[in-house]
Amino acid sequence: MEYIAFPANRRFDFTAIGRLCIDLNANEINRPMEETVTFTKYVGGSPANITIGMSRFGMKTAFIGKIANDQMGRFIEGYLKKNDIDTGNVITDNTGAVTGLAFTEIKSPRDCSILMYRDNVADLKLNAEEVQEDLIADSKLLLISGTALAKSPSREAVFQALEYAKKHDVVVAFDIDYRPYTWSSHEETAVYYNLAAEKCDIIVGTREEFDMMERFDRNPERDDQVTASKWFDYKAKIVIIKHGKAGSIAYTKDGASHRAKSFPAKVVKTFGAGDSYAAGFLYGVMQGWTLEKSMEFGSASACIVISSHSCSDAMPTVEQVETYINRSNAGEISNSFSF
Ligand SMILES: Nc1ncnc2c1ncn2[C@@H]1O[C@H](COP(=O)(O)OP(=O)(O)O)[C@@H](O)[C@H]1O
Ligand SMILES: O=C(O)C[C@@H](O)[C@H](O)C(=O)COP(=O)(O)O
Repeated sequence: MEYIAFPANRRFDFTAIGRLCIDLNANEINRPMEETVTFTKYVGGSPANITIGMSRFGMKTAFIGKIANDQMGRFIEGYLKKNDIDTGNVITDNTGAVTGLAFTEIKSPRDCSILMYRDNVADLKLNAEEVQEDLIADSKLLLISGTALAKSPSREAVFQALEYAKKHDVVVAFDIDYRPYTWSSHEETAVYYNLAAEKCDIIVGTREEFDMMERFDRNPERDDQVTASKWFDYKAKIVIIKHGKAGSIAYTKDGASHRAKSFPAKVVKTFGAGDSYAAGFLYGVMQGWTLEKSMEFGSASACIVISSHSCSDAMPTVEQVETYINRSNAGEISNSFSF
């Protein structure tokens, strides 16, 4: 059964709006950040990672965002171009804003955290007038990412993009991508997340992220079905709730639920799982695959990234994901770490 009908004859399969940042991933892993001496620099930012993933899968992709007018900004733009991502709507800031940095701490495969430097970041300076309607009108799928809602003018830019998507029948996916340190208060966070989610066809988040959105609602049991049902009264057709290593569940408007188990993985670090899962899942849905097959593809894609040092650079190709699934089904991959 096809849950989502994508518009035909568009130049871009996938366009994302949101942050373009830098990940600085610890080279000396399995120790606290205080003892880390060197880091490797990668392009980062959840929507950037997902777009890179979609591009590696052969999708025609574009990005809407703002970068700092410095070496870091130029590095990001160059990397997007190298990965065949259209940068026509990547604007260079002229106010002296900086690039957001995410330092990753890998204390153990089970204990990872991110230290973000996000004061005066360029990504949150994107304004509504800078969002190109023509680009959205020429896209099949628009991805929005929750962190871009944290501050004005980026918040308004996302709502403007949602308006254009509605006007031009573009399917909208929402990765909740909740990063608490970017927000001022829980109340503000929940309000804007809910306002955006009402306008989206596909909503993807972890159980904890949906908990944050439900702070005004009544779901004391933290029941996934209750969480998902709310959104079917709005625009949603698919709601995915992720449970880390325990897998994920997709709920659909017809009342059905579809479960995906996770694959075994030799885990280096846990971050990047959600971004590669999202890319794999959305790719599958765009191919017209069943939700189970799309989720399986996303889960295997996540395993490849969490078994690697980076998030963006490690995004796999279709062939790599298929090989991973086949090897796993043949019992050739074991779980190095049990979470
Ligand atoms: N330790 C793990 N081993 C295998 N797969 C995992 C592991 N952690 C996450 N995944 C896969 O990645 C998906 C997304 O991970 P999750 O941790 O829920 O999201 P996020 O990274 O956004 O917090 C899961 O549904 C699962 O398929
Ligand atoms: O999103 C960021 O700004 C940081 C990412 O690039 C980072 O590597 C990461 O945290 C990925 O997170 P996840 O996929 O949500 O686990």
